[in-house]
Amino acid sequence: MIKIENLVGGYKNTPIIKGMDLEIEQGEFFALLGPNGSGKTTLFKLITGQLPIREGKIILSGKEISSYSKLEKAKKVSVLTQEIQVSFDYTVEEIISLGRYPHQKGMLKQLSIADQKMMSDVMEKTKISHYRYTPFRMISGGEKQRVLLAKALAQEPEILLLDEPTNHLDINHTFQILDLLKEQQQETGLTVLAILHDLNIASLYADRIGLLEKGKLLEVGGVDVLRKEEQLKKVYEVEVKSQSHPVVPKPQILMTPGHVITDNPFDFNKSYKIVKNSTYIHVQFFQALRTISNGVIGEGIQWAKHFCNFHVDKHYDCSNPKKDLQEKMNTYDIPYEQAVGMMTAVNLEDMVMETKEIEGIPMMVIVTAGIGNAVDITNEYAVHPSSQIGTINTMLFIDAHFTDGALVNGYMSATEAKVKVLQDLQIKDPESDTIATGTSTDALLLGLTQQGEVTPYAGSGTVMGKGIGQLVYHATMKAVKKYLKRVQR
Ligand SMILES: Nc1ncnc2c1ncn2[C@@H]1O[C@H](COP(=O)(O)OP(=O)(O)OP(=O)(O)O)[C@@H](O)[C@H]1O
Repeated sequence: MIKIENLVGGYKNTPIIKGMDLEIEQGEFFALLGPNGSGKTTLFKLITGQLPIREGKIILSGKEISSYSKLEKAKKVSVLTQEIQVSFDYTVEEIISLGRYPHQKGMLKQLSIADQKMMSDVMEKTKISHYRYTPFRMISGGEKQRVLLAKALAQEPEILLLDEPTNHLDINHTFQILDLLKEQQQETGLTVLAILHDLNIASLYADRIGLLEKGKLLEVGGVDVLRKEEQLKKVYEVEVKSQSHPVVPKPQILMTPGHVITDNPFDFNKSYKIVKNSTYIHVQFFQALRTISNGVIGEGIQWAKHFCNFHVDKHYDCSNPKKDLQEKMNTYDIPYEQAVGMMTAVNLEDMVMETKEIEGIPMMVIVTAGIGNAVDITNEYAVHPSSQIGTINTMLFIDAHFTDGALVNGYMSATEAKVKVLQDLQIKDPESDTIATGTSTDALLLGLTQQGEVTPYAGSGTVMGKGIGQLVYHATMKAVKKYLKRVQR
């Protein structure tokens, strides 16, 4: 649909675009990314003919762009730029009617019924119908943007060139407009070439992206190109992390501001306080910890300051544990949005807390254990709903800086240590009469201060992994023994 061959062009004596080749297919959503001044707008101006092509070619639907008449081009391409050229006191509807101009026939160029229907449709789609008789100058920046997009769509183009189409729009309208463009692209085969500054929006909506740097395309490809952190850091000169969106398989970019990169060390042993009673255990850190957990609240990899283990009745109806736990935290003024929360029917008096230092790195673990619902995960017996006091809840805090990989490693190390306790104590799954590997509802949390050197591994082949194993093993052994003693009474 759009073919750019060895394109050179720009302003008077300076070529800004310095030899570009690019092909965009019909029906594609292509996002043009790049830092300020990299040449994005210049490329648009070369495509629209506002700037002369010095060398090379731009071909639209097999024909060189220079061979199109103005009217032919207006039927093919419509443009939404940042420069609002509407200075007259037109109403919204009058502005949109300008978009129909290339399609009007005859000398008088009057709006037909079909033109009017098309205008109503685009106003409806862009949610601006209620401004139709309002003067353009009297609407907000975001509303103006939607009106100009409606005008561009009213033109029924095959190609839509958009320069920052979501500038001025709030998140609701940003997503509405982009969803609308996606819909047009998928339903009518509209080709979209959009300049975007928001890399995350580009990742969510574009089929392919082009990364422009100093007038040259550094990279063209699928949105996974945005996972190349080093390249983004170099081009934008910002500390970035590329993560995966939790719902769609697309990268999302997170920026780290300069002021947090400086070290501000704190003493681990003085960085928390613990409240423990028969209702809950609450460990509060004064700094947020990087966490990995399967807690009812705060699951996955997060940052949290509050770590809780709430006591519930052994016949607790667990139909909405998240809500119940939030309510419990509210009762005790614990902010659940900064918390990892677990539940247990184990008597909290039997909590075991242990500390250890591994090569100068302090660790602290808190375990509550019951094994009434012990399960051997490898047997084929059905899992019965838990009816006994039987959960091993582990909270492990380490004064170290783990990568996400090390967090997973550490999680494995702590789990292996728990399994070994059950093995050594010959705790059995009552269904299969085989050695249990855990209970049916175990919870585990690792919290890291992220101080000091980055630790990439924390598995059983590392000193850190062994330290986790030994500490968790020791504390879990003690906690299970306390439980056994209590039930034997
Ligand atoms: N009218 C002009 N005359 C001469 N040079 C210009 C003109 N407009 C822009 N330039 C130069 O061309 C280069 C590319 O500008 P362009 O507007 O294409 O960048 P951009 O990638 O769109 O940037 P931004 O993200 O800031 O909009 C810049 O170095 C700029 O100074």
